[in-house]
Amino acid sequence: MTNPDPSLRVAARRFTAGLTAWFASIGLDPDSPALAETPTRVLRALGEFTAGYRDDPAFHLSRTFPADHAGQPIAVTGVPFTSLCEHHLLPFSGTADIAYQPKPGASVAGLSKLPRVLDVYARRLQTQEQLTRQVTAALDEHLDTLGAACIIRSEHGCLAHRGARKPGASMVTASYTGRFLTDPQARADLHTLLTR
Ligand SMILES: Nc1nc2c(ncn2[C@@H]2O[C@H](COP(=O)(O)OP(=O)(O)OP(=O)(O)O)[C@@H](O)[C@H]2O)c(=O)[nH]1
Ligand SMILES: [Zn+2]
Repeated sequence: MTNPDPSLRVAARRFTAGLTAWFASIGLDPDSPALAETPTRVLRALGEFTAGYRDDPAFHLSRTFPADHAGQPIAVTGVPFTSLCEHHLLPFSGTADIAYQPKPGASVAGLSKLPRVLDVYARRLQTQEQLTRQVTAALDEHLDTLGAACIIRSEHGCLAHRGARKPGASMVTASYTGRFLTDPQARADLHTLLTR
């Protein structure tokens, strides 16, 4: 497939040259049927993992509607995601609990929009801390909230399969804003809701 963007075409050519040189350096034949298309496939896969740079949470959260609520927390839990660590370009994947508390009477976002916002940021090169914080920042920026929360548990490929090699170990991160940050009781009530 021809890439229309000249700078992407140059990057793709250089990427292919680099990967080809590396294959050769470890004694592999870059032109073998097994590997000839591999640089293109890798680039395509990286394109999928970084599709979030071409997306914007504002787009997903601009569509809100009135709902009969009293300003209590709204959460979606166990949302699966996969991201790519910015240090090793290896995947980390797990689940996120995402919540926000709308101001009483404020319009709310559709249920699917919280996972969509997660994916806008997960499909970028990430650290888990940054991903967690970006989700709550987006909810606060684009919705009328009293606070937001995001708790992520994931397994990192770079920790599981190389380096320290600790498969099964999880990283857990949390970001709280607004009353979930300042009011311990609100945070405790939220945790009760999330674990129901
Ligand atoms: N805090 C944090 N660390 C991460 C994340 N993803 C990967 N890392 C860590 O980033 C660190 C990079 O450390 P370096 O010493 O620069 O790289 P390295 O030599 O490959 O490190 P090892 O993984 O210990 O072999 C490692 O400790 C990884 O476990 C993340 O989302 N958050
Ligand atoms: Zn890593």
